Amino acid sequence: MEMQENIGVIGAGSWGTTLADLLAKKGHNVTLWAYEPELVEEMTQTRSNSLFLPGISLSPELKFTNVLQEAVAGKTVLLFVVPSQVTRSVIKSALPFISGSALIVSASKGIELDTLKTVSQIYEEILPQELSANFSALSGPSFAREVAQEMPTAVAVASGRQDVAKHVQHTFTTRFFRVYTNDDVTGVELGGAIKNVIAIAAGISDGLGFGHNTRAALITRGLAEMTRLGRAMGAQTATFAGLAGIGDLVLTCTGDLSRNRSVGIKLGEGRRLAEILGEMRMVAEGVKTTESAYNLASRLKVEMPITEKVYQVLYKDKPAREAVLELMTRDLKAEDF
Ligand SMILES: NC(=O)c1ccc[n+]([C@@H]2O[C@H](COP(=O)([O-])OP(=O)(O)OC[C@H]3O[C@@H](n4cnc5c(N)ncnc54)[C@H](O)[C@@H]3O)[C@@H](O)[C@H]2O)c1
Ligand SMILES: O=P(O)(O)OC[C@H](O)CO
Repeated sequence: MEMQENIGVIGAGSWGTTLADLLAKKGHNVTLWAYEPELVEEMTQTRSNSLFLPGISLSPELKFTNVLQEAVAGKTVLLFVVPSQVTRSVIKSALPFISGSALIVSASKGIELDTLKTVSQIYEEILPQELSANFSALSGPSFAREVAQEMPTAVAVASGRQDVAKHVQHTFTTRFFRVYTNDDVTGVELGGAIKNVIAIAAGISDGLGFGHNTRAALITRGLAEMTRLGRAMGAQTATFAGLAGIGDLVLTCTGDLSRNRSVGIKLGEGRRLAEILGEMRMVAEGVKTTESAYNLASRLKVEMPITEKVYQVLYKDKPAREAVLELMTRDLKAEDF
C-alpha cells in the first residue's frame, strides 16, 4: 500500500460517505464530518448512513464527527463533498483549521448561484495562495452507490499542478476505482456541473414519453453547448471528450440512479418543481446550476439552447412539451461544436 494519509472528508452525503469509506478501507486514517449531528450518532453506532447511503456497511476504522475542526486540523488531505451552493460557507468555516501543506480536493459539481463562480473559483477566492496551489477537482461518471458496491469506476482528478493531481490519484485509486490525472480544472469541473442540467433535460424527455433518439440528441447537442461554454471560460475542448465530459454526461442522462435525471422525469410527467424538491433529502445540483449556467451563458454570450429551455421550464413555467418544440424548430444550422 501507498503511504497512509490522515484524511478529513467534509460532507457525509452519499458521495462523501462513499469516498470516506473507500479511503478508510484502503487503509488511510479517515475522519468524516457530517452536517447533521444525528447522522454522526447513527454512523458511529450502526456503521451505516440510512439518510444518504442506506444498506452499505461502513469501515470499522472510519471516524465520524460533527465538529469541523476535528475533521480538518492536522489532516494531510481534505476532501470537500458538500453541495456547491454551501461550499463557500463550509470552506470559510474550515479555513482556520487547515494545515498549510494540506491537499484540498473538491468533489462538488455545480456553479454558485450568486457569483456564477465555479467551485475552484470559490476556493481560489477564499484560500490563501499556497493552499490554492494544492487544489484539485475530482469528477467523472460515478454514482455513489455503485462505487460503494465496488463496481469498476473511472474518474478524473484535475489540478494546475501535476504533482498534486498525481498525489491525489495515488491516494484514491483502488482496484475498483481508477483515477486519471488531468490538468484542465475548468473543463473537468464544468463537465461535472453542466451535465446535471442536460440530465434534467434528458429526464424531461423521458417523462414526456420520448425515446432513445431524443435522448441521444440531447446528449450530443448538450455536449456541444457544454464545450462552447468551457472554451469561453478557457477550458480545453478535448476535456469534454473525457470522463468528466461525455463520460459523466452519458451516465447521468441514462442512469436510473441520477437524482437530476429523476427530477427531469417528474417534471416531464407534469409535476411541479417545488413539490418534487420538497420530497427530496438529497441534492439535485442541476436545479440551481441551470440558473447559474443560464446567467453565465448570457454574460459570456455563449449559445446554450438546451440550458435555456431547461431554465424556462424550471423557473418560467414553460410547459415542457412547448420547450421541446421550440428546440426542434430553431433556425436550421450546421452541426458545430
Ligand atoms: N451522490 C453521487 O453519486 C455523487 C457523485 C459525484 C459527485 N457528487 C457531488 O457531491 C456533492 C455532494 O452530494 P452528495 O450526493 O454526496 O449529497 P447528498 O445529496 O447525498 O446529501 C446532501 C448533502 O448535503 C449536505 N448539506 C445540506 N445542507 C448543508 C449545509 N447547510 N452545510 C453543509 N452541508 C449541507 C448534507 O449534510 C448531505 O451531506 C454534490 O455536488 C454532488 O453533485 C455526488
Ligand atoms: O445523481 P446525480 O444526478 O447527482 O449524479 C451523480 C453523479 O454526479 C454522477 O457522476
